[in-house]
Amino acid sequence: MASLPLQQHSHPFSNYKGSSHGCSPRPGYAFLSNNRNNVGPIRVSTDIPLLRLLRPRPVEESPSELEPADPDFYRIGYVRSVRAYGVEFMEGPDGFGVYASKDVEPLRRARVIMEIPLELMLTISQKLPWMFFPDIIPLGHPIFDIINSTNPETDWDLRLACLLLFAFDREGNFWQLYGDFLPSADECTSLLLATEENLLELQDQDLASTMKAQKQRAIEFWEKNWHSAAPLKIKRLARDPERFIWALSIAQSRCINLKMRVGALIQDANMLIPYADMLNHSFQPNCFLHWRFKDRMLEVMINAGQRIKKGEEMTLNYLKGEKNNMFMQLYGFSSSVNPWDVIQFSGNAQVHLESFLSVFNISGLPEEYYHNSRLSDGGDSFVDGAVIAAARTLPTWSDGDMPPVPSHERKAAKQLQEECQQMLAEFPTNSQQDQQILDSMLDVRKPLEAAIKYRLHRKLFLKKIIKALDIYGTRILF
Ligand SMILES: C[S@@+](CC[C@H](N)C(=O)[O-])C[C@H]1O[C@@H](n2cnc3c(N)ncnc32)[C@H](O)[C@@H]1O
Repeated sequence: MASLPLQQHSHPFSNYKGSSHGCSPRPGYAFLSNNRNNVGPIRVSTDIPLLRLLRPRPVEESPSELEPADPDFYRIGYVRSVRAYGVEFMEGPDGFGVYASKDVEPLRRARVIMEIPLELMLTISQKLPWMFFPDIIPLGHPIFDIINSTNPETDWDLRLACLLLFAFDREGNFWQLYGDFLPSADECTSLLLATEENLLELQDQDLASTMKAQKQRAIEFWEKNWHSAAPLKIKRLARDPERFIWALSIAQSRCINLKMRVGALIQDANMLIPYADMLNHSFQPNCFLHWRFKDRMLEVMINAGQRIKKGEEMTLNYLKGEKNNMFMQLYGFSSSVNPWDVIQFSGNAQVHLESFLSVFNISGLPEEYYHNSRLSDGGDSFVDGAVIAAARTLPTWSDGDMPPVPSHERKAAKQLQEECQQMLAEFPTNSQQDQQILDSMLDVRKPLEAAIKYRLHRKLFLKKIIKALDIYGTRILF
């Protein structure tokens, strides 16, 4: 394992569950063939002859400064392969996704559906000593200088993009082949690939400015390091800024953060993990990730007690507690039922928290609010993530000694509704128009589609709050 004196810090999605578990994987299969332009599931072969780990080139430094290579590491690198059990990789409404190829009965324990060995991942640790896997970069390659010039606190994505581009350039490297499965610049939803006009369609000045600044940062980084005097070894990795921006989009939208134990070290790491990065996001995921320390494998596991029908999608929760604008920044998608979305109210009106929660049968502490469907006779399909978000974002009051007065509550609800209406009126388009635009667009650029969906989701959230306040006003009577 190579290590460099470099620090790094970052944040994106973390699904790490550190608990130990028992699992007995059945003989499975690995897969790889096809590319994303082919229709239907990715076909599966019984082993992966693609992986070839390359040893670092001999370097000039005195041998005492170098860590000896771990021979076992290289050996397992040749023989280990990805395994996937009972899943298919298919094109769906959100690009490629992972789907159950058979019914999954609920079990008391979490169970493994994929195993991915460390040596297939691109990994950068966040702290000293800086580690990366696989150690494909010959020490002394100028890409090291570029990575070393970045800010370890903030530049995890730039560094991972550099590693990715390097891996693509390395003959026989696994990522050269896996690259066929990654979305191309046309297929990628990342707002880094949006034009300035696309960003205006967000109808959110702040997010548009953030993305403009992010794109500028990427261009400046490319210009600084891919200048005319740069060595050919560097130049050929990203001949134009578009190539670098695409690699950055891939790094941002597919990076997984894990706490990884390697030997005695516990490292927070930013990783590109093939196949696991095909799982789409859900706020009610049926899977999670687990790092298996003993043989350095990432496991994708189904939640304990989870029932999944054949053909249903397997999902992860990418980000907990984040608003739609953060999902847009990193992944280029949003949701109208994000339970963590927020509306900034500016008036003085407040509704009674406990009454609001009980009207919608929401239980738990604010961090873990959930709809208690057992309390709703016949189920209440109205309550979704947006109503949970409303419970968090509406201005509320709470006083153990004072019961709510229904007429005051209805008045407050009305004022809050008016504020929502006012916010809706300030948008240049309404939700019906947004929907019509989406319905009429053929072959639209992905970031443009994502931008219009984002503004639509904001409006649908506001409308849901208005509806929830209507219901609150009626039910508070009882
Ligand atoms: C980690 S990748 C997942 C695999 C990806 N769908 C693909 O085609 O390769 C993350 C990307 O998938 C898409 N995605 C994931 N979850 C989504 C969701 N719930 N809604 C819309 N798009 C989603 C977004 O384009 C996002 O940037």
